[in-house]
Amino acid sequence: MTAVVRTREELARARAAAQGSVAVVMTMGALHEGHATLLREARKSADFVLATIFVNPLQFGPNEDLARYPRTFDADLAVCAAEGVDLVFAPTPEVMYPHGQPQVTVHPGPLGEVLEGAVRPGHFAGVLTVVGKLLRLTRPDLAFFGEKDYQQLTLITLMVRDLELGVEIVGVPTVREPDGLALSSRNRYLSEAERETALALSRGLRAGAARREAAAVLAAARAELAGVDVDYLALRGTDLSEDPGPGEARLLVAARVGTTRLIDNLPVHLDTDGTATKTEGESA
Ligand SMILES: Nc1ncnc2c1ncn2[C@@H]1O[C@H](COP(=O)(O)OP(=O)(O)OP(=O)(O)O)[C@@H](O)[C@H]1O
Ligand SMILES: CC(C)(CO)[C@@H](O)C(=O)[O-]
Ligand code: BAL
Repeated sequence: MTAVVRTREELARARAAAQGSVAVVMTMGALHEGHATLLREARKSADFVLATIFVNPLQFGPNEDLARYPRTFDADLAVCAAEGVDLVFAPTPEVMYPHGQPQVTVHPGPLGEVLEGAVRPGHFAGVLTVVGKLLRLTRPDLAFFGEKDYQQLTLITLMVRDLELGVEIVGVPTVREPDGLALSSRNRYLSEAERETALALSRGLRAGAARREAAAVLAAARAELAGVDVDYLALRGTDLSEDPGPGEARLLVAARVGTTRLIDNLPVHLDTDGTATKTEGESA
């Protein structure tokens, strides 16, 4: 049975009653198979699985999609029940931010200013602040996050390390549609034609990942991305450092399809040093 709590007091009571190891999966709702996979991994790894559903206003810019972000609570609850979630914490903004806009937030450091952070100023301070609060409120042993949001996963891992938050962060590979499109709550904004266009992201990443020399990786990806409005295409180290390779690296893309902004990434293996490779299209 999946219990639902909405206040801090209810959460504290339910959390105190939880037996054994606890895993948390944090979401903004509009759950899909990507979220279900995170819940399944959590279920395999812990005695008690806690999911949070909260569309966090603090991580949205003034011109972003906070108002139109999909809210599908009943369907989300059905997904949680099907995946054997023990407890759902679904607070309102007033419960999460009882004093209004927080005065003190988590500063993500230099990695928060590039890639997604360059296009979405303040985004990662908003993410890390709410993740820090949710970790404190839920006190898990393990917390699961998707590689789809690779920079977010990297920053959360760094926050937990640097602030000694004492939780194990587990990354889960991106779940895709059979045609390659990375599952995302924002996919539901896409018309049929836009969905077709959006396939350029995963096609571009796959074409890039098939090459082993940095310039060739970027050229192959760029060729597939011609039909979309690219925010950035970047080849980075697995820790998102600017000196990828030789060895494992990460190819990341963000692009707009109509009014919808999508992100995706894939691992790449480089035979050569890619240090000289510039991020393309990233705003200053
Ligand atoms: N396709 C996916 N595969 C694996 N994990 C995913 C996938 N999509 C989202 N997640 C993970 O689920 C968690 C909650 O993400 P969120 O609720 O923002 O969903 P989302 O689909 O990424 O939404 P959005 O469209 O807003 O980016 C995050 O850790 C995120 O990385
Ligand atoms: C981690 C998160 C739940 C924080 O609001 C959000 O950024 C998300 O859904 O990826
Ligand atoms: N999936 C990351 C949350 C966001 O885009 O705001």
